[in-house]
Amino acid sequence: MLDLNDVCVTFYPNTSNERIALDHLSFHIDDGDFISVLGTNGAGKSTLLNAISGTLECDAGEIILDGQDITYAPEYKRARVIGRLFQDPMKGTAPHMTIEENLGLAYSRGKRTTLSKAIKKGDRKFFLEQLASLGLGLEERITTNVGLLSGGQRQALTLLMATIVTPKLLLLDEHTAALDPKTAKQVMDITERMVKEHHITTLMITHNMKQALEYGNKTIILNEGKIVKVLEGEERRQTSVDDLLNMYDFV
Ligand SMILES: Nc1ncnc2c1ncn2[C@@H]1O[C@H](COP(=O)(O)OP(=O)(O)OP(=O)(O)O)[C@@H](O)[C@H]1O
Repeated sequence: MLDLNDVCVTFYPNTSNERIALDHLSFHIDDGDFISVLGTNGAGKSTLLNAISGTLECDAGEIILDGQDITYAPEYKRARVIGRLFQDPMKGTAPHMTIEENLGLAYSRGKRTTLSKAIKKGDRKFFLEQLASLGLGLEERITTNVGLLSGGQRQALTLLMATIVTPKLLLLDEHTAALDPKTAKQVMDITERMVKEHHITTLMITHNMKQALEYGNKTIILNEGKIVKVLEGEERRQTSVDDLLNMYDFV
């Protein structure tokens, strides 16, 4: 589904500030995999998602998505098939536009359209159903400006926007880290439901080890720009948070 072959990213090469962020990283991701990504600060997790989404260009290597070489595809083209969420709930939505307008834009992703054309008559019913499925009462607030929503409501809406046209790949960059524990759990449960329902291949960065083991089917640990551990199947099921902490001691 997604193949990373020998991907390298170095910041400020050949200077005293040189930082190797991805070091000949190779990895294969199967269709429908939901992978949690762990690693210490500076391990290269965000750089990995930036390289996949096209926010930054790799220095070497290739990225193949669904059989297509996207290594040098511009970010806006990848955004048609790759959904992304960030830690900051303010990212990914237009705060001065209503919930309906934001959903309209997301729904028309990849099509040439103006906003007025983006929301068609039948769409409102669909948006209301989708919002109701989040279980946060947002269907009652479809004409509210998104800037007035709480962080959790906004992340749930951003998730809906990222998946309303099913993406090939969903990239989650600590998307619950800024939320209180109860809201974080709510957003994680919505995430899991959407990913399962639409069979979306997903990569999720987290520093929460419990979350890393609880959600998804694989966990990878990055260190110094390399994948140093892949946990799956029985080994993953038998792994505790303490075991994970010990693995961090190794790296
Ligand atoms: N835009 C940049 N310019 C220079 N160096 C960068 C840049 N982005 C990342 N780096 C460096 O690349 C390395 C990997 O950073 P990255 O942000 O990918 O790590 P991370 O695992 O996501 O860390 P964190 O958990 O702190 O978010 C680090 O050494 C970082 O300082």
